[in-house]
Amino acid sequence: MRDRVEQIYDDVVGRNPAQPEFHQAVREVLDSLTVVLDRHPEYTARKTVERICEPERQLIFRVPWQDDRGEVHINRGFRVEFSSALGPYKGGLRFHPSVNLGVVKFLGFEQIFKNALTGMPIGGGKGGADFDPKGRSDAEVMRFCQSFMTELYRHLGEHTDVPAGDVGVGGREIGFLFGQYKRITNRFEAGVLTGKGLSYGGAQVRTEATGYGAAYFAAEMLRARGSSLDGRTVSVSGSGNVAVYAVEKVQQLGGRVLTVSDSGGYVVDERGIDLEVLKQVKEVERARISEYAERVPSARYVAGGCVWDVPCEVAIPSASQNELPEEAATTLVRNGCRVVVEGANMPTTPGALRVLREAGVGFGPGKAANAGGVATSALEMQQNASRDRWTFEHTEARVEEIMRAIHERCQATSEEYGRPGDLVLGANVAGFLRVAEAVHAHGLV
Ligand SMILES: NC(=O)C1=CN([C@@H]2O[C@H](COP(=O)(O)OP(=O)(O)OC[C@H]3O[C@@H](n4cnc5c(N)ncnc54)[C@H](O)[C@@H]3O)[C@@H](O)[C@H]2O)C=CC1
Ligand SMILES: O=C(O)CCC(=O)C(=O)O
Repeated sequence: MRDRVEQIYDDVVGRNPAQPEFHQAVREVLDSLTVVLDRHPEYTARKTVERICEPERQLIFRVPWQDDRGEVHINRGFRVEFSSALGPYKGGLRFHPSVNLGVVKFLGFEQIFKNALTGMPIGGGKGGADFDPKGRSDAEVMRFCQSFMTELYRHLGEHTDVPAGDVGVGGREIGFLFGQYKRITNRFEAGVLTGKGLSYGGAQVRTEATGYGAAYFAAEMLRARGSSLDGRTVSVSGSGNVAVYAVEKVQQLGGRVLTVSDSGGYVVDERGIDLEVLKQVKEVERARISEYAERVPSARYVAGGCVWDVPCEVAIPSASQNELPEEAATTLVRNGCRVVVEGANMPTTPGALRVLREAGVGFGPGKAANAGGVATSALEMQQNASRDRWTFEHTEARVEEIMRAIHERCQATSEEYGRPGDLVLGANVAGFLRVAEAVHAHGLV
């Protein structure tokens, strides 16, 4: 089946030129699927893999808006509705200047399998815009969100497509997007977006869920190795939504988090990151991470440095794709890192993954390890549908249980397919099998 897989990959590259991130995401999944196609010839006959690699719908649209000085800007918006095999398209929106169709497709493709792993009834999609919210006023961000939604709303619906946040899209942006959707449609359709504020249909723990989930996943991986987070040194990259709450939960579980970062550099604090200062700097003031080091005497800021140079036992990359390259993996291994857990989507390059595998470092792929966010979004949809509200404690217990189940499913699948402990294979195969079954059930659509 290797030849068949190579042929599918070549076709994907040929049909989607100049989309390197999408190719990378597809390559990783296809590499895991050879063993599945060997066992299930029907997937080859029915072109199941080829169908899953082709998005159901790809939307690109103009987003015009005016800044505070009256200057007109034109951005480009995207929504890739990748797969509705398991439920409405579900996945976040990213506002960042690097966003293009290939980036959105890589994220949407990953989302299909991630969402399948949660066991919840959600399909896969992703969207965003090449808009840079950095340095923009609240009023500018609001005008941008309103213009973005003025086009996107016609494609959304609680049973159709349900976006949420991602890089550059948090509670503030979701509020503006929801307000505009409500205004245009004249419907209070709470389930059309997740990550909403608690006052208008948001779920407890959604803000914390991705980071908490990654920490729970790390704890499960360590438990499978007869260890725990208690007393472990941990490096986290990024300082956004995922990073902040990964730090919080790791600390609650007894780990000492040494680092956080942003695109300008990293902070190392051997006494353990001060969460209160971190939240003040990043969530309240939206300032650079260098500010943290200005305020905490035990911290040092390294401008332009690589966060993975800091020795740690557990690494949780939580910033962006391909932020952990091969050289960084080599450094982590040399410094005794035992487990890498992806809080971000595809932060580890293929070369880095090879180095970690060869060194026997435990590796938790993003589509499993960061699924806590989207799983909680599904819990938000569930509460919206039944007009219910759950407590923080109840919701958090559900998230922990879901993360344990995902780890267990990935582990069991890796064993069933002859590569025990290979959670990349386990996640890809378990996610694929669930989607493939539904794809068949629906006939040729
Ligand atoms: N927010 C969510 O619920 C989920 C997010 N993710 C993924 O987690 C990652 C982070 O997302 P969020 O925390 O939501 O975004 P965010 O916008 O809250 O934060 C992103 C952070 O990464 C930093 N960053 C960006 N590029 C960097 C670089 N090259 N080096 C170091 N830091 C850099 C930014 O300064 C910022 O602090 C992304 O890969 C995203 O797709 C995955 C699952 C769910
Ligand atoms: O909560 C969601 O719907 C999406 C989260 C997301 O974008 C992701 O898992 O990468």
